[in-house]
Amino acid sequence: MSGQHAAPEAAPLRAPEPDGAATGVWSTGVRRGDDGALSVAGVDVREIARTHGTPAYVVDEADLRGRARAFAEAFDAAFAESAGMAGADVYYAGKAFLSVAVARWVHEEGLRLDTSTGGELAVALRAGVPGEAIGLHGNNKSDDEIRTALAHGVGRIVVDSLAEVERVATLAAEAGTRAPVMVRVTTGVHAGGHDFIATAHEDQKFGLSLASGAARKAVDEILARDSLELVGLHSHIGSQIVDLAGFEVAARAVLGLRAEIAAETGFLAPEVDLGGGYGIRYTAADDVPPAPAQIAATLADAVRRVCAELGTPVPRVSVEPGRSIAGPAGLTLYTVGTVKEVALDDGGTRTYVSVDGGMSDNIRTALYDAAYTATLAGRRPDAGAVTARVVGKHCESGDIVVRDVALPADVRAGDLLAVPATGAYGRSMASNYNMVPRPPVLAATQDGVRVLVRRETVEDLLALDLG
Ligand SMILES: Cc1ncc(COP(=O)(O)O)c(C=O)c1O
Ligand SMILES: N[C@@H](CCCC[NH3+])C(=O)O
Repeated sequence: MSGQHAAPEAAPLRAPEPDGAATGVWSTGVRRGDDGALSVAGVDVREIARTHGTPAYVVDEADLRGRARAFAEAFDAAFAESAGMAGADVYYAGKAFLSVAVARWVHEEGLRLDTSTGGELAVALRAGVPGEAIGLHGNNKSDDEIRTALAHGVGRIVVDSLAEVERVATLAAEAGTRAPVMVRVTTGVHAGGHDFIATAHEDQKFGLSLASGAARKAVDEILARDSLELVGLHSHIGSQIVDLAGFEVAARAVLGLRAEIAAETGFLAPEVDLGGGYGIRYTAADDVPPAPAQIAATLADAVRRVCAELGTPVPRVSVEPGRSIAGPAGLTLYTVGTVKEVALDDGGTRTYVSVDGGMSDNIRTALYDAAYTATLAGRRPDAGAVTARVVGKHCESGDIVVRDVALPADVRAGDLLAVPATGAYGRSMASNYNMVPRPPVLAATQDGVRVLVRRETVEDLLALDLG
């Protein structure tokens, strides 16, 4: 169409990768049939929409399990004692997306669970994940959250402030127990896809600064408390990171602190957690991220090298991937409501395609200017492509799901659209803005579709309102 804005994201539209490449934008179980309709794990998305309605998050269970397993296997191999290492644990970061079923899946695949609130902890426990396989994070844990964690014997509480060292020590003493704690160290490494999701530079709320001495002070205070057991040091540098160099820099910083503590106090922290943050592909324009085996090998190599330089034994290592396990496994299915052509100042036009969800089910575009792509999911197109903007139904002009994407010019009301790579930080960051009930989370498997989290209803929302 002449005058159409040729936006940079026009290229990302691509058919699902039929080879099911694990690094693809779509989950490995997505295919496009001869009639143009997508299926997930063999289930036609038109059938999913008919049965469960839209918008809906669809999780490809085999894909998510496969990614979890790949992390477990890669870290087991790279950190094996036979490789001169001291073992590794992979904690799935539940903030990416957590439900009882997902907690069970990842645990069955050999992962532990990283939680950051009492709510996430409750889901992990409901799933039957043993307390010792759960970690509790959070920069402002409540006394209740700490008490619950202690009561269930969580494997580690990651302390985030000096005040919290005191608080956990007191609550553990009251409970007559010894709390296993890690210190979250702010290494000064700045990494991540967006300033809001970088977490280890100095001027932000997380962790205890290495540079200022706060991290060291926390360690000394923990070592002085009978009710606390220091199980390790923790570093998380940010999210949506594809260049592994930042992890190596952070590992060096944390391992240096560990060696310094050992030299000065005689205490060698048994474990170092290098956090999560591995990036994924949201559009075909994104770099292909490193696979779990490459991540594990790079981290193992860095830990081995730095420890050799420092003359300290290697620690047990843990990591906390969230997005890289849940993100690519999920897609969001929407139905188009209206299509509108809007004149632009430069004489061109833009096609606004409104869907039945929006920023309440995917806040990432509005919050981080995140790039997504979308495709016509229920039929074959009958026209060439136009550059479209997929928007939601909320009262906000920033309510954009996909900023620029090539969609067929005949896109119309009733069409199904699928947005890939929404498995992480979609449902988990969803809201009820404009009193919109949150979509369900559906698991697609070869045996069909199972509802993991049911659709909210207006009645659910009204039930909260006591009038
Ligand atoms: C402490 C911690 N661990 C793990 C994660 C998971 O990060 P991601 O989903 O990017 O792997 C986060 C979020 O960035 C985090 O804050
Ligand atoms: N929620 C963010 C990432 C933050 C990760 C948690 N520290 C995202 O959607 O990208």
